[in-house]
Amino acid sequence: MSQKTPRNFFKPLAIGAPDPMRELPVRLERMIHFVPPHLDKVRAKVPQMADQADVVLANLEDAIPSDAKDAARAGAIEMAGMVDWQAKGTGFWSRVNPLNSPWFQDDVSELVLKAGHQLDVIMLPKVEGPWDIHFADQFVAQLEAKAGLKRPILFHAILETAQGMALVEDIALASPRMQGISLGPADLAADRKMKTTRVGGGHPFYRVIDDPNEDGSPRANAQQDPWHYTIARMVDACRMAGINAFYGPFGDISDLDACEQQFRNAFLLGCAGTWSLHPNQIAIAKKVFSPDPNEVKFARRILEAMPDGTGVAMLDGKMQDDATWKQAKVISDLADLVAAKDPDLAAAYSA
Ligand SMILES: CC(C)(COP(=O)(O)OP(=O)(O)OC[C@H]1O[C@@H](n2cnc3c(N)ncnc32)[C@H](O)[C@@H]1OP(=O)(O)O)[C@@H](O)C(=O)NCCC(=O)NCCSC(=O)C[C@](C)(O)C(=O)O
Ligand SMILES: [Mg+2]
Repeated sequence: MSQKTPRNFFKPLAIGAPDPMRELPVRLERMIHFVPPHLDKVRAKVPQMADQADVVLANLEDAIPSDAKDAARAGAIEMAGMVDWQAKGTGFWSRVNPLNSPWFQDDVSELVLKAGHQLDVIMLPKVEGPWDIHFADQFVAQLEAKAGLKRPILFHAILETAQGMALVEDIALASPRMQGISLGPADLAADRKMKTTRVGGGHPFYRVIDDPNEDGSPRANAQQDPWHYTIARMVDACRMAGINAFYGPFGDISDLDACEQQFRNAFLLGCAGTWSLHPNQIAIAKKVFSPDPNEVKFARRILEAMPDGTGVAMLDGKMQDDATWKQAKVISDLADLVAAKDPDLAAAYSA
């Protein structure tokens, strides 16, 4: 047997560690805003970021130079104390260095021991399989016990290798600490030997072309989404495990339209949120990952038309039944979550 028994799955992994969560906290996580914590100027803006983003993340991994890893870790711990995260309702996460790096142990132990009360989620990069989650799980449990934490820290894995992709279901199910998974399109592209230098989004060469025209006129063709399979598979793995899927980074900071489209495709396929690398991506994520007011109104009409969620009804010529009731509930529940945080959208949803 390679799995834990059902009873043992939810037992703490260290004496004195908090009980693992059986259900994830219901939180709005439309965007995970990445902050480089070693930069004093950017760190100073953390309270401002906490007002705007649903989640603020102290990034310790890629994009932090190797000679700034200690400064970034110290900056992350400072960030933990800069905001009363729980009172504000903004998530505080950190992306640590990978398990095979010389920084992982210090990253995790300092974060848990010095900032564990504030830290909601540790983001683990380059996760290859469930064994990576199991190792980190045990290590964090020991540290939680030492720090006297009452609330368990959750894990978020990044899908960045072909092996991680092949084992995404096992990763999603590896521990009750699993909160979600994000796509890491740059590392994943490199590991798969995809021929692109872009971080997410489409590619001008990845297209579908119409059949030849009889008159020899130019054939219509259109760009396709090279991430469709990956995102859809990640969503299935996550939702099977009762956790959330997230898009990830969109690297062309200057192309706001393409960023919005990539985020929207991920939203429609089931993702709960995305990353923002630059302040201008926060507003895009907010727009895309908050349901459209007209969709919300229609969803609520479906719920009203079938109060007990069964039967069949017609709305504007469209058939509604038990299944569309569930679709409507997804949108309506998300709208409630958004409305609780955003008075403008609350007004738009109830108008
Ligand atoms: C892209 C960069 C260099 C452009 O930074 P910039 O300074 O050139 O941009 P700017 O437009 O000139 O900045 C305007 C203002 O915004 C500020 N600013 C700018 N960014 C932020 C930020 N994030 N948070 C808060 N403030 C920010 C910046 O400091 C400036 O402030 P100022 O007007 O007062 O001077 C910068 O935005 C940045 O460092 N972003 C984070 C990058 C990052 O975390 N990358 C790693 C995640 S993606 C990844 O790892 C891949 C993955 C998953 O692993 C895989 O696919 O494999
Ligand atoms: Mg990466």
